[in-house]
Amino acid sequence: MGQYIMKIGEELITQDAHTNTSKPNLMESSITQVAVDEHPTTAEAEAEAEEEEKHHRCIGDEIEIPVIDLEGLDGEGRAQLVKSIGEACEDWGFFQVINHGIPTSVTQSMMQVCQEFFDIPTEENVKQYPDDNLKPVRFGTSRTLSKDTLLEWRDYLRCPCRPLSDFIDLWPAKPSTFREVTMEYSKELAVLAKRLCSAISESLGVESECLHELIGKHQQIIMPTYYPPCPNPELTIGLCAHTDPGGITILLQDEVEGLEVFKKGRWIGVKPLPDVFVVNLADQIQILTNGRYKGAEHRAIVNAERARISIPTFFHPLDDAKIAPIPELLGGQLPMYRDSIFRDYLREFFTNKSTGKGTVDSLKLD
Ligand SMILES: O=C(O)CCC(=O)C(=O)O
Ligand SMILES: [Fe+2]
Repeated sequence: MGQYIMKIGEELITQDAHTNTSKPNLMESSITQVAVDEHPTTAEAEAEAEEEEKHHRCIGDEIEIPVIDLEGLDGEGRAQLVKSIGEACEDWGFFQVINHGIPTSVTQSMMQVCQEFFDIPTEENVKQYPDDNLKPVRFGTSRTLSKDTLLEWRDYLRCPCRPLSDFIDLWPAKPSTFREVTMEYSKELAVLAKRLCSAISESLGVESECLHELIGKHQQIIMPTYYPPCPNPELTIGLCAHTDPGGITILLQDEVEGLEVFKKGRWIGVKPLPDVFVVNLADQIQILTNGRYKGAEHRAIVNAERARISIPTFFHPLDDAKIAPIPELLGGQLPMYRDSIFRDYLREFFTNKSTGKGTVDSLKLD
């Protein structure tokens, strides 16, 4: 480890993200294996400078990610909550939810079983679940040096879960409770995703079922992720700045800080709170809403002292779904994005290992 480091001058500033100090952008392209690429071309250097300029802008006031209490969602408080969710989607594309209805026992068991999974020696997990794109369940790691591309400082397990019967037998059999616990967790998350999709749809003024039909009820992928402590955290990144390519992501994190969202020119730390889920909108919602709701740019940083576990669950449209702005939402305006088939979008996203908002921007119409 340690061979993948920032270029000189691009080290992370590891000050508290709630101060007014901005951090440099850590797009994948701005991180390099020093021995290979110390001298970018002029065009590259200019593009990087522009990107950095953009990411150095600061605002004066402290800003906090919205925390939304879902307690009254199915009762009288619904209209007000739908409004707050709509504002968070429009303003941030990122919010946290409390009183979400998922029992603490379910989230704690999920965290625990993921911890046990990552306690298994990495070599064993690599052997059991090779990082082969053709395999739906696979383990990725920066702790083997088999790849010559940029390595992020994390391990992850990709676990698709719909339809469950297609995948459950491929999930890890070790720890012995993994399948049972993950199955329970995935069912609870599906319910939460449906409730959120309904509220978000209503906030847009479309049919309550609209976003659930388009993105919520199809593919669901859980990705337990482990960020080991890093001796030089300012020289690496857990997960580069990106937007998620799918529809909506619901993330459970442990009590260690690391997730950051990019907002108004700076990176804001998402402070871990007990019994909370982090919700973020992804690229397909941005397209469907013709840019009204944005896929939020985020990243994960690492630290020297403590390992961190996060468990994002991604909700994706069907692979062959054609995604385009919802006509009712155009309100007389022209579509900002051209249609794309979700499978093609994903291929593009992973081929470019898209940085920031690259892929969604490539669909923009003039
Ligand atoms: O680990 C985190 O907090 C962020 C994970 C994430 O953004 C992702 O896997 O897409
Ligand atoms: Fe993400």
